[in-house]
Amino acid sequence: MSDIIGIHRVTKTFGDGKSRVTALEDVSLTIRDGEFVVFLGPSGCGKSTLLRMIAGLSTLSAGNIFIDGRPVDGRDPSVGMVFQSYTSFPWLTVEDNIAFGLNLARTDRHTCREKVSRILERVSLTKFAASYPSQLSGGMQQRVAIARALAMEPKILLMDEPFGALDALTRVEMQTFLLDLRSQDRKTVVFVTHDIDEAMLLADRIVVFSPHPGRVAEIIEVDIPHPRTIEQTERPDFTQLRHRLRHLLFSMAKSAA
Ligand SMILES: Nc1ncnc2c1ncn2[C@@H]1O[C@H](COP(=O)(O)OP(=O)(O)OP(=O)(O)O)[C@@H](O)[C@H]1O
Repeated sequence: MSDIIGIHRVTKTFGDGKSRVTALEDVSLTIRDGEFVVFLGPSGCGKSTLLRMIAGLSTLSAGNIFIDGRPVDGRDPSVGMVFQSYTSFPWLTVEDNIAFGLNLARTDRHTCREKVSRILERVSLTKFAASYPSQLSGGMQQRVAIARALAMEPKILLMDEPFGALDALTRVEMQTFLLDLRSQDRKTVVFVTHDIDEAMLLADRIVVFSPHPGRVAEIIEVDIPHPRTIEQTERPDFTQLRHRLRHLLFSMAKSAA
């Protein structure tokens, strides 16, 4: 697998003087094409900040980020983003939400309609094409957000705690949905969470961040074969990994206290 995202010695500070916060310090990391990487860590360790910098939504204080060998310089059409909050336009139907970016990119009507109907099928929302987001459950609204991102055919999908606002059952359903979706096309995904089980279920590699300032504490390969299911999380290898990650996060919290 070739490298698709290169993060070299990245530091990010916010504010000046006494209010200066170093969100990330000297972070380096390489993400391979087709890899599913999860950023895991306690609140405030800079996971979202790093994701936003990869997306070109936030500037770097020092260091470089490359996508496909090119330095990130603003929004890149090869990068799609899904956030925790439901980001669909409430005044547009599901299909118009999905078509929104395609229309902005002046995609012709026939291609647009074809793409939207294919994506609606992929996210199992064909029956809800004419519904408005407020008529859908939280999980369905997040599927609309994912569909909107997928419509632009990004090479990289950045997901910032996309299931963080969902109830436990819907969250598991969405994790399974994302695993299925990803088995169809091996897009590069960078996914932020503070949920250990979510990280283990989804990731090829887990990057554990430590806080104040945010640094890479450890990078863990998840060697558990695909297809993964929620039932597998009771397996001994999952249990062992869960213990290791818990220990790592708790020891960081203790030393920060
Ligand atoms: N726009 C901003 N202005 C000032 N400080 C900020 C800004 N954005 C983030 N920070 C600070 O940078 C640090 C890292 O924040 P960030 O949101 O990236 O962490 P996180 O690991 O994603 O946390 P969470 O899981 O709670 O979202 C925090 O101390 C936060 O207060």
